[in-house]
Amino acid sequence: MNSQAPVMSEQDTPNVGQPYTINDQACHDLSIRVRDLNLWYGKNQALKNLNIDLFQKNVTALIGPSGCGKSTFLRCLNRMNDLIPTVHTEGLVEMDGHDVNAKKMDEVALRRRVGMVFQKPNPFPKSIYENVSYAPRMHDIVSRKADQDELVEQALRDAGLWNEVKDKLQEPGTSLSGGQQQRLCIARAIAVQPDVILMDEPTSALDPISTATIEDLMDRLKEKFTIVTVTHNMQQAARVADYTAFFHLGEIIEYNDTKVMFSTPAKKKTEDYISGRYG
Ligand SMILES: Nc1ncnc2c1ncn2[C@@H]1O[C@H](COP(=O)(O)OP(=O)(O)OP(=O)(O)O)[C@@H](O)[C@H]1O
Repeated sequence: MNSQAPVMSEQDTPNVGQPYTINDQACHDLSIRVRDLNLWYGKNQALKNLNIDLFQKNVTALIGPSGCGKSTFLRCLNRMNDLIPTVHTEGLVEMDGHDVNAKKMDEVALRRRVGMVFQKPNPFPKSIYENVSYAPRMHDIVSRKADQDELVEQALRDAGLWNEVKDKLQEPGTSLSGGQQQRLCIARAIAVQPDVILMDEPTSALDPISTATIEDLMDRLKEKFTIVTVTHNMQQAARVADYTAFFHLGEIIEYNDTKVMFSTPAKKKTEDYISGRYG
């Protein structure tokens, strides 16, 4: 967590009054820049004029009541919404200065740079080793067996799973406990050396001990990766996130340093939500 509390800034905003950036550039580099993002499922508008800057090597939590657009927004960052035929998107999503929706953007390359971890652990029906080594082989990151072994070990170490699985790498990923399976999915995501990891409620299917393990892991992973996570758990956002964005009915109501948002929310709606008055 940053010791300096950043100041909300509305400079340069095309939509004055909508907070989206934090005047914290001296501390952090920009990873993802979103401007005037709108998304419709058919005629139903799910995201409304979103503007937000997400910072490198930080954890940003997306919070808000059910159906407010958190997962939809997350999927805009790796173009997973493209897989839904009724979706229509307008606006800009830039990653390290590149428009992710540009025609020349290679979707496979994008998904290599932006890994994703889902609510329910979903290892492939393959060995623990194969779960981690498959994507790096597909992306030609490694080919020699010795390099694969090294990469698998490193990813499993980074995911905090190596000591638990090093003697059973050929056993099925599905033989692990739920919490271990989720860490295997994290190892699989980081094995291709992404810049960003998207997590959609990564602990909601896990017990409290496995949840705490993943939260500790997020704290370590942010040394290497930018993490954007959706959570319904307010305490989790307060524990793991450097920054938090509060969504409501498809809009970003407030975005700030997590400590600042949780101690002195600027908007009444945010205060009501984080104090459990609705949602
Ligand atoms: N595949 C889809 N087709 C049509 N509408 C969808 C689809 N996915 C989501 N929606 C709609 O978009 C809106 C935002 O949904 P989304 O799942 O992004 O919200 P959320 O904040 O992640 O919700 P939750 O916290 O319950 O997961 C909702 O009205 C939802 O019904």
